[in-house]
Amino acid sequence: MEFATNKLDIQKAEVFQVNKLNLYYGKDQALKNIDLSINENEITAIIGPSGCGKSTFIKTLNRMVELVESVHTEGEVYYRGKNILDKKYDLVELRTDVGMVFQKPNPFPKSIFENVVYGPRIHGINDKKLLMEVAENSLRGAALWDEVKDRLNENAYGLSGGQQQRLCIARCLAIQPDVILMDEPTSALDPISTLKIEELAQELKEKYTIIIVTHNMQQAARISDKTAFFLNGEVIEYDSTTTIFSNPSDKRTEDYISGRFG
Ligand SMILES: Nc1ncnc2c1ncn2[C@@H]1O[C@H](COP(=O)(O)OP(=O)(O)OP(=O)(O)O)[C@@H](O)[C@H]1O
Repeated sequence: MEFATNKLDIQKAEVFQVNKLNLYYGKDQALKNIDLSINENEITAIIGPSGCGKSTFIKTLNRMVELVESVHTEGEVYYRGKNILDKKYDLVELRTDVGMVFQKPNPFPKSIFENVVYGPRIHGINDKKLLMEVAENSLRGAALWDEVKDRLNENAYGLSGGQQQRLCIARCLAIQPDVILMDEPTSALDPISTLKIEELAQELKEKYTIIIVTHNMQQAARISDKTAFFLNGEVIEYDSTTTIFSNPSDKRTEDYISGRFG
């Protein structure tokens, strides 16, 4: 019995396991032989120069990458033990479990409240009291509640860029994800809003698993537990963030983090 519990704990710790992943846009290979595992309740940063495959990689983790018709993949991506690249995998379920926040805040042209409850409404929840509860919890989770609680019916476009990004995080939390993918979530934000999102990410990792693409080295160093350095579609080095930034084993990682290229 003890053994079974331990085994469960070990399995629980690994959210994604990527095996020999190759991805092509038509004939062009964008990801090459990626092997990577991502742990629960950690922030994993994906860094690397422009065009090295960072966005492509994280969009593979909820199969959003397949919105591009020419894409085809080889290999396996196990999410909690099941291969999500299996054509029979339920994509609605996957995208509920693995939410995403984009580079540019993209609220809908609706009220703050309707933005947050959009997902639950699509899932058939219409009870006003329940939706209000979801909205409050999600906005609190995204550290936005105090700023918007008196203007929930106002249009989301009236919020600042940083608030809009936290609203998008609240919208993502409202569907109760397990993993949150963040694709350069602060690159369009000012330093103070950036700091708020970074603090928020650190709070959120207590409950969720976060994978963040960033061009900002300090950001990766400040907030992530693990860092993967991508170059030309390959993972050059993947280790604890402390090791990557203080004692990388590959010269190319060192050159990149010290600003010698990229
Ligand atoms: N829709 C697409 N169709 C064809 N090729 C694409 C498409 N999207 C990306 N690519 C190619 O795949 C490679 C990886 O692109 P990707 O956007 O994943 O890189 P990235 O590291 O996220 O770049 P950036 O830091 O500039 O956002 C690039 O060579 C890019 O040109």
